[in-house]
Amino acid sequence: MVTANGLQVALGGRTILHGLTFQIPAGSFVGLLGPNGSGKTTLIRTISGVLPYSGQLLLEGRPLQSWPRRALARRVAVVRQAPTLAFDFTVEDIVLLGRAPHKGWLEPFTTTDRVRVREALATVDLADATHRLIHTLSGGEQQRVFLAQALAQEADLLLLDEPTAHLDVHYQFEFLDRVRDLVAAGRTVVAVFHDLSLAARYADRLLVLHQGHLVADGPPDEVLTEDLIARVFRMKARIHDLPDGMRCIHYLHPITETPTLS
Ligand SMILES: Nc1ncnc2c1ncn2[C@@H]1O[C@H](COP(=O)(O)OP(=O)(O)OP(=O)(O)O)[C@@H](O)[C@H]1O
Repeated sequence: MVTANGLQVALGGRTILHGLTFQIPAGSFVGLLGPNGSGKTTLIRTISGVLPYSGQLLLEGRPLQSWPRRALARRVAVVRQAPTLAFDFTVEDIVLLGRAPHKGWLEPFTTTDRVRVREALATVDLADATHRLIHTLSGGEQQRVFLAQALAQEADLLLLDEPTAHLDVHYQFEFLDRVRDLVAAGRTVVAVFHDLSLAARYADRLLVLHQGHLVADGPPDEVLTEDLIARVFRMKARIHDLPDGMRCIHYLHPITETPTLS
């Protein structure tokens, strides 16, 4: 679905992403990992089509720059970190915005749009909040409203930037179970994680960025090693394989010396 070949992004005169080469197959759930400032959000924004880049970046085999804006908005939905809102929108208004790429200029929303909105809100367990003002919801509830907006958009590719950042542990798992259901139904998901265990549990593949370079790409069991956690995340950790087949990362302490990356 997405192919990058030597993808390079510069911001403010500085190269942020250095020649990334990877593929995101349709129907996969890819976890994007890396320390603070490693380039995860920049990569999400680049794939969403809002940042200029050099090198090759293809969506469904076609260069991203050649996609018309509206067509791209029907294919790609983004859930950003804690979006800020300037106006008093209701929850329904926010989710309806996800339907905009499917409408013509000034075309009114229809019953079908409102049904999609209701379904999306039910999926994130917020059907009761439909008519509330968005700023009266908690941070975690707002996060779920923005996932509902992406669901209502019915895009094939969902880009989630730290989707579980504001969620309590119950909703982290429930949210990611729902995302996994979407993948099972054929959507493609790229999600930024800071919780390595959650990433390993939910993603089929992990991409790891470090200082704008792609330093690992593969299945969680191969990528998440004690060595990688030490070199990239500067944490001494032990990985335990549990009897039920799950893996548990036990963090011991931060590593203070400068990491050496091969
Ligand atoms: N508009 C910009 N101009 C200049 N530098 C930028 C700009 N946006 C981001 N950067 C820099 O690019 C680097 C990567 O930022 P990015 O937000 O992609 O990292 P991240 O991996 O998502 O970090 P975090 O985990 O902290 O959210 C950082 O050093 C950041 O300061």
